[in-house]
Amino acid sequence: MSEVLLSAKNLTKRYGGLAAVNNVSVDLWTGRVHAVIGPNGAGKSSLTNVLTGDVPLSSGTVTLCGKDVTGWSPEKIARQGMGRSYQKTNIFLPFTVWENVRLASQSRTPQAARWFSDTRGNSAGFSVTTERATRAIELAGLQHRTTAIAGTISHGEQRQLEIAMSLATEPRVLLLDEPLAGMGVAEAERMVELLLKLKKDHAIMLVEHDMDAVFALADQLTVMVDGQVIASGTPAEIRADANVQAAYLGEEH
Ligand SMILES: Nc1ncnc2c1ncn2[C@@H]1O[C@H](COP(=O)(O)OP(=O)(O)OP(=O)(O)O)[C@@H](O)[C@H]1O
Repeated sequence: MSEVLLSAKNLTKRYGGLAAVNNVSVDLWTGRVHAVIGPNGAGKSSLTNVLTGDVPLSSGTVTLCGKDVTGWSPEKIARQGMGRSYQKTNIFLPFTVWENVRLASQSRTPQAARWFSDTRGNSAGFSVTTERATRAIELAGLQHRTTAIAGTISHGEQRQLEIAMSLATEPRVLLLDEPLAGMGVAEAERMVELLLKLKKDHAIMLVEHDMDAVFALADQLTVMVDGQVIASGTPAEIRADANVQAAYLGEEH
């Protein structure tokens, strides 16, 4: 059954006199993709950053999986069920795909379990960590690339790896920042398929410039311009919205 996993109310983020995010509210439901679109500088990354706790809010509240997480650290918010894919910045390029995902999975292992590791890394948490990593790699469709060095795999596979690393922490909410950026047609199609698979068990917020992908994936859209929401609704409602057409989409959708 679909439920609200993240509810953000009246979020504002100010940088000096500029409101990068200006009174924005967003709900994310399990089983749904909520796309956030808007021109460059609209505030999409700032919105993502305040939701993950990477950047402190000026005002507003965020409830995640039933808890008020406003003001929590990014690590605590992650443990409460938040996963985020960065644009490749998290990948250790000299490490294998497996090592990258295993490390991400380990970051979820409580500190106490790490204390009881022996020198080979065996511990109560070891098999759980390994199982989580294995599941994440399979879900992201990278099981045939586990031994490949991350720096040598294709751009599209690196984006899949980012998502696998995020899945290894077993998030319930996924914030995806331009997962299709720089992809060719075939890679983009594979990523859209992957995201459709992931949305069954996750609430997804998708920030993306590729409008074909956005309209293929989104159940709900929020359109931001200059920090503010100018429209929010279903894909059909957004396509028909005159303000959106004028501000962003042009004539093509
Ligand atoms: N750390 C910061 N300090 C000052 N201003 C910032 C900071 N981060 C973002 N901004 C400003 O906030 C506004 C929104 O930026 P943001 O990066 O959130 O937009 P965006 O919609 O993600 O853009 P893009 O699509 O280009 O990534 C911009 O005017 C930007 O210059």
